[in-house]
Formats: sequence, C-alpha cells, structure tokens
Amino acid sequence: MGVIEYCNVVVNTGTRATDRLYTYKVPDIFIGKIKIGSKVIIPFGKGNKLLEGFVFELKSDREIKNIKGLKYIKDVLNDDIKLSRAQIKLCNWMRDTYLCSFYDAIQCLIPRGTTLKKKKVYRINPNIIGSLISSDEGFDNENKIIQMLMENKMISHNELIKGIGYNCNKYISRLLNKKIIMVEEKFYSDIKSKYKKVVEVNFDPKKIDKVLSNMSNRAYKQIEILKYIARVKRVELKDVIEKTNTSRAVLNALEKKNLIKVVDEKEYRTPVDIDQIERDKVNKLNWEQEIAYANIMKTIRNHRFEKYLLHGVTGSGKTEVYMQLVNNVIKNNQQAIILVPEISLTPQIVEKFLKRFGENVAVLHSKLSLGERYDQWKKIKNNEISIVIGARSAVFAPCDNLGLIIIDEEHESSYKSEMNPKYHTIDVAEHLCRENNAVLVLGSATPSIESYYKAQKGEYKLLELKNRFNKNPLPRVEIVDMRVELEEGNKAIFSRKLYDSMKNELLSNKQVILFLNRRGYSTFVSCRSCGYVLKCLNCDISLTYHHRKNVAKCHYCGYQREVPRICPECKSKYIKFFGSGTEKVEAYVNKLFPSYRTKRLDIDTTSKKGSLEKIIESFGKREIDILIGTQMVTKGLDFPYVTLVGVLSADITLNLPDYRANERTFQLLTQVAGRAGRHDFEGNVIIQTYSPNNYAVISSKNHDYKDFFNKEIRIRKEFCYPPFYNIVNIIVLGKNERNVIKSANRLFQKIESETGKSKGLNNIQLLGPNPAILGRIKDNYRWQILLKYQSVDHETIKGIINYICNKNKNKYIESNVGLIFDMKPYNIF
Ligand SMILES: Nc1ncnc2c1ncn2[C@@H]1O[C@H](COP(=O)(O)OP(=O)(O)OP(=O)(O)O)[C@@H](O)[C@H]1O
Ligand SMILES: [Zn+2]
Ligand SMILES: [Zn+2]
Repeated sequence: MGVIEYCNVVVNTGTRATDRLYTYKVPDIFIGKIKIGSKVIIPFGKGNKLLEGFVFELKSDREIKNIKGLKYIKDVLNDDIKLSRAQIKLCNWMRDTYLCSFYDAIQCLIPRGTTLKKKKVYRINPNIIGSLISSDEGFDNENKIIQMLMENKMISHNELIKGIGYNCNKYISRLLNKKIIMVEEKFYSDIKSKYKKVVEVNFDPKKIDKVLSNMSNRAYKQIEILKYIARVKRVELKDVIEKTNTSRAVLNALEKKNLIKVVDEKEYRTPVDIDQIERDKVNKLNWEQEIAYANIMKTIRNHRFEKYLLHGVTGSGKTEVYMQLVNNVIKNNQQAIILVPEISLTPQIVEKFLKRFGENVAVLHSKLSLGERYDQWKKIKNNEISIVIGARSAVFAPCDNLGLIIIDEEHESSYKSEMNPKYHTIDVAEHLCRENNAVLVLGSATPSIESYYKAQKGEYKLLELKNRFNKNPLPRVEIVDMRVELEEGNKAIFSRKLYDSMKNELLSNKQVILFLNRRGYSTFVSCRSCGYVLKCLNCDISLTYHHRKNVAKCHYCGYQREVPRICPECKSKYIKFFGSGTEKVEAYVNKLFPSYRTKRLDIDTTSKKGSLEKIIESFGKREIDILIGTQMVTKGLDFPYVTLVGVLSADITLNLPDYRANERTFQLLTQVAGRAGRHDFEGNVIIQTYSPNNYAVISSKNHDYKDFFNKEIRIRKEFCYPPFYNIVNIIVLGKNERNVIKSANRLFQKIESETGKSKGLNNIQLLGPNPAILGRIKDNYRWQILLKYQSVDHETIKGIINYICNKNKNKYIESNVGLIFDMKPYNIF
C-alpha cells in the first residue's frame, strides 16, 4: 500500500445533486492527522467555496486513477465530532436502505447544532498605511466601524449591525472599496463548550508551613484559604468561595502572589440532578422473568448477534428484566441503549433506570439544550456513560462498545421517523446489533403484526411473560354497544354502565382513567344508528372527510365520493362526522362528578416542561380521582389504586384511514386496559363502541393476542398489506406546480415501464400520480406515487427506484423539483 495521500469526502452542499464522494488531495501537513471519519473543510465547485465535509475513505496514490486537477483539503477539524468506522458503515447502509443522501444520514449521527455555519467577519487591512480615522465630517459611522475593529481585531456582520444600526452595509462597502478593511468568511457552530473555574495549589503542599510563615498575620483569610487548598490541592472556584466564606478578591490576591492558579476547565452539562434521586434495589425475578432473562443472558455472554421478541402481558415486569440485562452488559464494560416511544410520555420507566443506575445513565430527550445534548454525546462517545435511554433518535447514540439495544413498546408508531431519512428504529437497531455482535430485545404486551410474524418464522426468538409479575389476573373487560344506548334513549357520551361503574369505584376511594383517542379526531363518517362507516372500495380503509370540499377521500388511492345525507345501510339520518375532544369530556365529567378531582392529560395540559411529570406524580399520590387523557394515559403508568379504565370510543382508532387501524385499536385497548388492577385490587375496563363485533375489540376484551394476530394476518394477506406486501411512497415536490406534475408523470411512466419489463415481478400496483394529502407544505407542491408489491420483491423494486430516481434523476425530473422516499410508510400524506 502506498502512502495515504487522497481522501474521498462527503460534502455538505445542502443539495441532493452532489450526493456522492469527492476525491481530494491531502497536503503533507495533514498526512497522518487526517483519519476516516474526520471533519474537514474543503474548497468546492467552480468558485472554490469553502464547505464542511466528512472523510469517508482514505486512498493511496495507487488507488486513485485520475489525479489531475484534484484540489487540496483546506483544513482538518479537531472538534470532537468525528464519525467512527461503524458510523460510516451505518451511513452507507441508511443511504442504501432509505434512498436518502449521505448528509441526511450524517445529520442523524452527529449532535444537532454542530454542523458548521459560515459568517462574514471584518478586520482592518494590515497593509494600510497612514492614519485610519478620517477627520472629515460625515464619516462618523465609518470611523466608528474602524474603531470597533481596532478594539476587537475581528467583528461579525451582526455585531456591526448591533453597533452601527441596520444601515451599516453602506459604510462597510465604502470601507471595503477603500481597502481600509477586509472581509472573510469564518466557520462557527451553535454550540459553545461550557467552562468552570478551578483553583489549583501552586506550591508543594508539604511546604505549607514555610509558605504560611511568609504571610502577614493580618491576612488571616488568605491563610485559611491556603490551608484549605494545600489540603484539597484542586477545587472548583465557587466551592472555595463557599467553603471558606470568602470573596473572589482574596483569591485574586493569592493568584498575584503565585500561590494559587485559577484555570478554566471544560465542564459537562448534566440535565438531571442525580443526587436528588433515591436509589432502589434489585428485585428477585419470578420464574417467568428468570427464563426470559437467562435466555437472553446466554447470548449476551457469547457476544453473539441475536434478536428477541419479549411478549409480556401488561404488568408482567418487563422493565425489571431489562434492567437486570443492562446491569450485566455494563459490568462487562459494554454499553446499552434503551429506547422508549416518547420520552416525555414515559417518565416512570426513565425514573426506574435512574434509580437503579444513577449517573451512569444519559437521558436523551427533546427538551435538552444543544449544549446539554452535545455534552451527553461526548460522554457516551468517550465511554464515560454506559446507558443511554431515549426516544427514537437515541438509537444513533455514539456507542462504540454496544452490547445491547432494548426497544420497549416496540409496536409504537413513533419508532418510525416521519422526517428525512424516514427510517424505522427497529431496522437501524438491527443493523447496529449485527455489526456489533450485540443483542436486540423488542418488548411489548402487544407486538406489532410484523414483529410477531417474524417471531413465528423464527427470525426473532420469542420469549413470553404470560402472567402479571404478582400473578394478579388481567382486568375484566366489558364492551358496551353504543347503538343500543342510542336506541334506548341515551344520547350522552357516557353509557349507563360506565357511569355506574365510575360512581362505584370513586365511592370506594379508587381511581379512574378515562381514555379518549383524539388524534385522527373527527375525520371519518359513520352512522350512530347502525355503526356503518364509509370505506374505500379498493383499499378497505375508512375514507377521510375533507371539510373544505365536503367530500370523503381515500388516503391511499385517491378515490373520493360525496358524503351521503342518510345512511346507505339503515337509512337513518344519524350519519355524521365523529368525535368529541378531551375538553368536552372533562366539562361533562365535572358536571357528573362535581365532588371528585379531575385532571386532563393531553397535549394542551402538558406542553409546559415538567407539567406531565407533575400530573402523573400527583395522580400517583392520589390527589386526582379521575384522569382523562389521550394516548398519554395508555403507556407505562403503574399505579395500584387504578381499578377502572373507561374507553369512551374504540371507534376513533378503528376508523383511522390506515390499514393498521385494527392493529392500533387492539394495541391501544390492551395497553390502556393494562393500567387497571396491576397491584392489590382487581381491575375493570369498559369499552364503548359502535362496532362491538369487531375482532380487534373482542380479542382485546379476551386478552387474546394470538386470536387477534391470526385474524389480522389473514386480512393482511387477503388485502395485500404488510408483512406480505410492502408500500413505497415517493413524494415529488417543488415550488413550481407544473414542473412537479410533469416530473411526477414522467417518473410514474418510467417506473411503470421498468417494473413491467422486469421479469418475475408479479402483482405490482402503481397508484398515482396523485396530489398528496397535504398537497402543499411550506410553499411546496407535493404529488405522490405509491407502489405496492410483494415483500419478497423489495430489493428489485428498490433497485428500480434508485436507478430511475437517483442515478438517472436528470432525465425525468425538472430542476428545482425534489424527491422524498418513504420505503415503508406508516402514514401517507
Ligand atoms: N421481580 C419482581 N419483584 C417485585 N416487583 C416486580 C418484579 N417485577 C416487576 N415488578 C413490579 O411489577 C410492576 C409492573 O412491572 P412493569 O411496569 O415493568 O410492567 P411491564 O411489563 O412493563 O408492563 P406494561 O407493558 O404494562 O408497562 C412494577 O411495579 C414493578 O416494580
Ligand atoms: Zn346506519
Ligand atoms: Zn382506496
């Protein structure tokens, strides 16, 4: 191998057109210093604009064929943000899997705010001769600029605006023209390191007596400090001041005498105050937990890649199993990542980990400041922290010693990213575990159909916790047919059954959770009399009502129809748009139960930092009797006095415009029911619905996951949905509508003809091009093309899309038209 003299760099140009590796020459001074994964500054394009990039490959002269005209790397940055080889592999994998750009992938892997930005800075031209300050009148502002520059050496444009005002541009360009000042571009990032002042002893502490003998007796404060510092040797400045009850001035005096040194030390920001959290102890596992634990432990000990699906009913104690696995992994000096659906919605599990593992846990959540996030990232990277807990993006935590990834509530849709790249966390975790010989554990009381299907096929090893950890029975579930309520004259949102049960439980000092799914609120059209729902004839999913045009529309295939005035099924006039919000329910509950304390848990009441935790804490202390909420009340809550859960309407989820509607319903009902009767008291659940015979509702009543799975998987097969079929959504977007439509049509035709030509591809369905549901976002027109095909054909289809949409993009797509790929959409909009 020759000397490394070249490198291939991914450049942050901000456009998709340049999404490839560019070769640069490495200047001698950087040979050896430049590494795979280094962040570099390179000149780019005709104007040699300086841009940021990452080195993906190093090459010797023998490996580079055409070296003519290659440019040199301008600078290698040592700002800690490097990519490891594993991370580069991950970028390549993501680009290949999700058809995203290199930089899209890189953005997932580096802390936010570290991407370099550029700003203009000004300085005095050093070659200037003579006096700078002009004495002529009318030059005030120019003189002011010069003065500012003389005082500061270098000043940014913003600072000049602050000093001079918005009209400073005029004066700047005059000074530039006269060559009195110069302008250049400087890189900066939004993240500043935080420093703390530390005091160090600056003499041999053993000779303290000699030092003190030279001090005047009157300087008793200084003497006290010297004694203290000689003992501790090194201490944070604010601590000395506090401990010795002194002031900074006294320390300054000592610093002047060269007896102490005050130095700046980089400080990590820690968002959680660990000292405030009391520690818990390890629980002894019951035998079901023990079997699951022992199985997974065996693989962990062998450092083998393996995927487990831990199917444990609600309250079976999955968290305790997770924690004991994690404990073993970190004892081996490896790192573990624990993923939860939305960190702010799951304070209980986070708290459990903090209580068990203390400062060895990094909690990554969306409310961290850029600086806090950056510091956590570095601590993880330096292996100073072994446990990472966070939502979806925490899967990208820079663990170089990964031993275990746990995905709790693996069925949750929040694991699918709706931003670019539209990755699925389970896929990424799987890739990482394979690369690291680590173990992946997916846990849920209601596994997704796809995961359970994989477990059946042996791709995941299935482990089950069939009982609650304390052998308590699962709650008793009753279904109330709301059509009958209407028939018998009750038009209210509460059935008589639910009202009576609430009264009983509240009278015996228990707590009630009322669940109302408000997401997807008021979007479908149904008949209150017979339960009929408007559905798409092609896709078997509910049509979505669009107020503006007064039509009902299919989100998948674009089919639309007008809304009937009377029910096509039973001719009643009770056909309407469905839904009422949590606020309305709260008002109603207050009217029905005025003497009980009610609280609402939804996006509105929890937007303030810490408010969710507060509500949950006070519910735990039984300061709230009735908790009314959206999805937030379905997850993870573990409180002994909750004995009744009321589901106000199973129908809202059942009629989501999504082929997963039944699955989501089963999951939500099972999860929310699982909040009841977890400890000493038995639990009851009441589900109100207009579709009491729906199989998702019935299997959740019977706590029968397998029954639900068997029915659902048959329907998936019949209607060609995942896991048997896959859907790809291609969004074509741009500011010019005509170009968007033109491009979408061309792409569609090309994809149609290529897939038609390709032998062995059967049953492909191409839908579109249609305007996307959200037809316009931020001034961009959006059209979509949907492909539905057998899952076994995925690689072939991906190849075709990549060939047409990326490699030969310019043939089919107008300039200024962009593409977004969703290779496994959860929502189509
Ligand atoms: N081995 C054990 N010994 C004592 N208590 C345990 C044990 N395992 C679990 N528990 C307790 O059981 C309760 C339920 O456990 P946990 O919250 O982990 O259930 P889960 O399986 O995550 O349920 P869900 O899916 O409903 O969230 C908790 O209060 C937990 O402390
Ligand atoms: Zn009807
Ligand atoms: Zn349809």
